[in-house]
Amino acid sequence: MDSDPATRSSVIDRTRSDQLEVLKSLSRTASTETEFSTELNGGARKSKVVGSSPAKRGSYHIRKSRSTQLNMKVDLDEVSNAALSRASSASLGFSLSFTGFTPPQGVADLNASLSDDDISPVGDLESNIKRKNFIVEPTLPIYLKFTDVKYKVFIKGVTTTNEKYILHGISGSASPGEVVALMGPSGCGKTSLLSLLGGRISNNAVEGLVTYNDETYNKSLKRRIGFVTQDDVLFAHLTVKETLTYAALLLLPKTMTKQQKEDRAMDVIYELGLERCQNTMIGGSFVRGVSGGERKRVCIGCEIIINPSLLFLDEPTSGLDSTTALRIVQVLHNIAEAGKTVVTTIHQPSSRLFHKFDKLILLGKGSLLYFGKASEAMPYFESIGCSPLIAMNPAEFLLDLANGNLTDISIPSELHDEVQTNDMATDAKANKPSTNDVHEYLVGAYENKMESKEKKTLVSEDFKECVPAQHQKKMKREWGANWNQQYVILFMRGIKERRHDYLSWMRITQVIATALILGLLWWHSNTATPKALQDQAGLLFFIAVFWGFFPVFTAIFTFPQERAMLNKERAVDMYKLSAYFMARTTSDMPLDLLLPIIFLLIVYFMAGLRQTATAFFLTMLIVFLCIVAAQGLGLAIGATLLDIKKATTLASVTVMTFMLAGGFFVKSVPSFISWLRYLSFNYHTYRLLLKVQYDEVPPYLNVTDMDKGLREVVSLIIMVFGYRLLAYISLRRTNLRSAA
Ligand SMILES: Nc1ncnc2c1ncn2[C@@H]1O[C@H](COP(=O)(O)OP(=O)(O)OP(=O)(O)O)[C@@H](O)[C@H]1O
Repeated sequence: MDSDPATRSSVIDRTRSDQLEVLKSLSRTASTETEFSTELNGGARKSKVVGSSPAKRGSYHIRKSRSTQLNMKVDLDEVSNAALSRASSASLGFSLSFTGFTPPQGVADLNASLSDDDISPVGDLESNIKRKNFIVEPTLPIYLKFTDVKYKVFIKGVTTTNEKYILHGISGSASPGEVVALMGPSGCGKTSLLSLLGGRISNNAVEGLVTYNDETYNKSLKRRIGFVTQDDVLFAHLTVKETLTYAALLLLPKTMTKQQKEDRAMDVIYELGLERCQNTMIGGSFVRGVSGGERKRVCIGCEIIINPSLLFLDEPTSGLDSTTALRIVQVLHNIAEAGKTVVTTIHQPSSRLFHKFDKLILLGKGSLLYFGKASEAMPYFESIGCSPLIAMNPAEFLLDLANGNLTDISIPSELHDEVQTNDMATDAKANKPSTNDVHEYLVGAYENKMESKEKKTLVSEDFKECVPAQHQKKMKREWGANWNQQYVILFMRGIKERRHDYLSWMRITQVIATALILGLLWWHSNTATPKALQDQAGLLFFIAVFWGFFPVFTAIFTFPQERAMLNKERAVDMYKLSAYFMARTTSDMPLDLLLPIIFLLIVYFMAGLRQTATAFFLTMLIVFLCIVAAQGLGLAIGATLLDIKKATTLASVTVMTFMLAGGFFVKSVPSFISWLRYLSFNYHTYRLLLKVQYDEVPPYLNVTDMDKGLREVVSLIIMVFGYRLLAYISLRRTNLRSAA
């Protein structure tokens, strides 16, 4: 295939145009640097065309990676700093103008800033540091091979469960240096196949073999595989820079210093052209943030920050304009050129985009319609009698075919004959094959013409040979930071992400308004008469209910809302679940404890509660304890159900039960249900608040067995830890289930 002159000339044409782009981007730099860079790119590209056998292809990629690394070393040793920033980055195809990530005006500005005449030594030094090509750092080259992959889902009915195959025996491969596009109509199984290849689905519903350098998926690969999901999973309130810095701090190896990790985050920002929005919030449904294209680039940045050997992307260009899409694909191209393997699903690429892909997997209804070089797809379909009758974007043509739509496409003679036979039999006049006929014809044609050949090639390819010896031993699973560091990083991230929620004027106003209303209603209450004291006890009960109710309904959202993020980050072993859990539960505390202070400062003095410092601070401590216990319950409900609707329903029933069992509304509770009050944090808090206000709680308040309050304190402390333990166990169970 590789020796085909047409292909060779098309690739060489592409090589030339790429060289031209490099030349353009280097137009302002010294001519010696231009020669150096063009030779590098051109040399590499030409050898790519010549390599024909898989082994040769493999050794080419290694050679290419090695030569890249070697050249980097030579650069470092021999080239001056100023030249390095331009020559090495541009020669390896990573200059911003090459990746095309800055708008035309920006490119011009950037090039101008890089011109020898204009740049100051400081600026040059800065750009030299920030624009380091971390992607060319050596990584394990990964050869991905998949043979006869099938995937079925179980569709549950009321009484029965049916199996449905989503993928019907897909075979193919992807090598380092290649960008493989996965195309097909919506619902044809692209995401399923990508998830399966990325090790995200591994259960008994999967059949066939997926290997990485001839070995099946193992946990050591987690850190070598980047997976950009279709939905952008990011924290809305973090800025671009914060998002990438936290990812770098958690993911990069312990051998790197904090400064080096932060520098890497900046390298990614510059690599993806995000410098202009680095301090902008990501944003989400309720907060305006970066644009869709920028958000997608941040997602890609979070994955490439670890310099993965194998990168999967699910529709990285969906919803973007063609120029932004082209920029993203150009980055993927650059990543592949550094010796990585890139597999991406793509919906409807423009023809410019289509020509950027090395290989193409075309799916239709879960079956393989084509696997091979993207440049050979059109000749292949022509050879089976399907070609466009008008000038058409190849991607559009292929998607029409995969959809079974033959408008403006020539009908192959076999299908034509079949239609006529059917028409005669049924006396119909449709004169057009049905989508099913087209699908079956294409699947059959691929099986007859290509599949056996491709399968033979896959079997004969021995990728191990092509992997450098030092990479062949299995990598140990390793964490980027130790437990304490993970805890501190996640704690800080939690505070940053939620500072807006907690310090939002809505919440503060809500608490202040409630406190003022309570203060006015109980204005200078006293304990002179039993009736007045009962009134005041009512306020204490309300405080116990309010600060039990409020935290539960804040905490139940914690884990359901972060579920997608947790799954994504745990899939790459970003941190230990225990570190996340501890950080997540404690990072809420400082902010959660600020509001009750404001509340009590208002209510306590307006209502004229016991005017001693001890009583005030003890009241505050009791409210804190109640809040932390109530949060635990919210976390446990959220972590167990992981569904906001279900969690809210269960929480409202539970909180209402606890409130009723709190001892204020019902005085004589039947004995068979009276145990319920011991589970209620409202009950314990109310009793403690009474104890603080009135050393001897009067009998008409119906509070019996009240000693020094130790029992209530111990009960609340048990709840603080018990509910959290329950939440952790639930989360671990769910996490293990989703990892299985
Ligand atoms: N767990 C599941 N249960 C039932 N059906 C499923 C399940 N997962 C996937 N499917 C079905 O399998 C088919 C393929 O889904 P998949 O998400 O892989 O398609 P896709 O090609 O990525 O689609 P799109 O381009 O629209 O994202 C769809 O019809 C989908 O409804």
